[in-house]
Amino acid sequence: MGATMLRSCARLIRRGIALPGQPQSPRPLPCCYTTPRFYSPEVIRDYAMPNATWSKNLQDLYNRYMEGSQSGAWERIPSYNATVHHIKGVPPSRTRENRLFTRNLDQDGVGFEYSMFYNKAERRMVCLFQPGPYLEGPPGFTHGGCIATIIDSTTGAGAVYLCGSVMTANLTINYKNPIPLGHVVIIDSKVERVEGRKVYTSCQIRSHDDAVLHTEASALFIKLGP
Ligand SMILES: CCCCCCCCCC(=O)SCCNC(=O)CCNC(=O)[C@H](O)C(C)(C)COP(=O)(O)OP(=O)(O)OC[C@H]1O[C@@H](n2cnc3c(N)ncnc32)[C@H](O)[C@@H]1OP(=O)(O)O
Repeated sequence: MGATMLRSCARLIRRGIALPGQPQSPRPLPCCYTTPRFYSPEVIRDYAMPNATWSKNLQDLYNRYMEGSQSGAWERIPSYNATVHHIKGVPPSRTRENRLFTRNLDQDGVGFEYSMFYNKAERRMVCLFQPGPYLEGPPGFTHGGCIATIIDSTTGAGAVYLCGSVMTANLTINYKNPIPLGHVVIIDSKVERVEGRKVYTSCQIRSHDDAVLHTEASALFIKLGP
């Protein structure tokens, strides 16, 4: 790596943009640095890594699953702000203005703050989720559409990791207890069965301490052709 490249990397780190394999700085990402020309395979932010807005509960859960990933049971899923970055094996790149819905804000902590872990043996995708203040529905609580979004994303990621490209055909949700903004919940999803192109998943959202069942859901994904 040349001296110019090293200087640019140091500048990026100071400005809060992580290089692959480096811890994420808590500093918000200024929008001038989220323009497509700025993204390259060498320099890209993984939003699924801890930042300063994470509560102790979220950080503790993340650490617990990271320990699980050391034993090989769980795999941490990186998360970028364009859908293409979610596809395993595809080098991160960003060539369009489009942004992934759940990663479209330039300020940490105000929207969808989450990290996913995959357990291949159990066909489970778990999402540790801390809804920020911009996700309000009823006063002080998370909007039901945001809950649907994070369920769709979690169950969908589980279906993708097992079966490749899919699209959501059906999503059924029972909202049982509201999710207070800022509270950490665990979205625990599982691929129940695969029948031809149909991938059936189930999902529960529980509070971080397992005391409250917030939501139950099921989703059907259809495998797409090559
Ligand atoms: C790490 C990566 C993370 C990624 C996370 C992604 C999460 C986000 C995912 C999304 O939000 S996707 C966006 C929302 N979904 C859509 O916009 C989908 C719109 N619908 C479609 O594009 C098509 O209807 C669809 C691709 C789902 C299916 O069309 P196809 O023409 O490919 O399939 P077809 O209609 O032939 O149906 C195939 C089988 O599925 C069945 N099927 C399709 N839709 C169904 C449905 N709604 N309910 C029950 N069964 C359904 C259908 O009966 C049939 O069963 P059989 O094989 O037994 O005959």
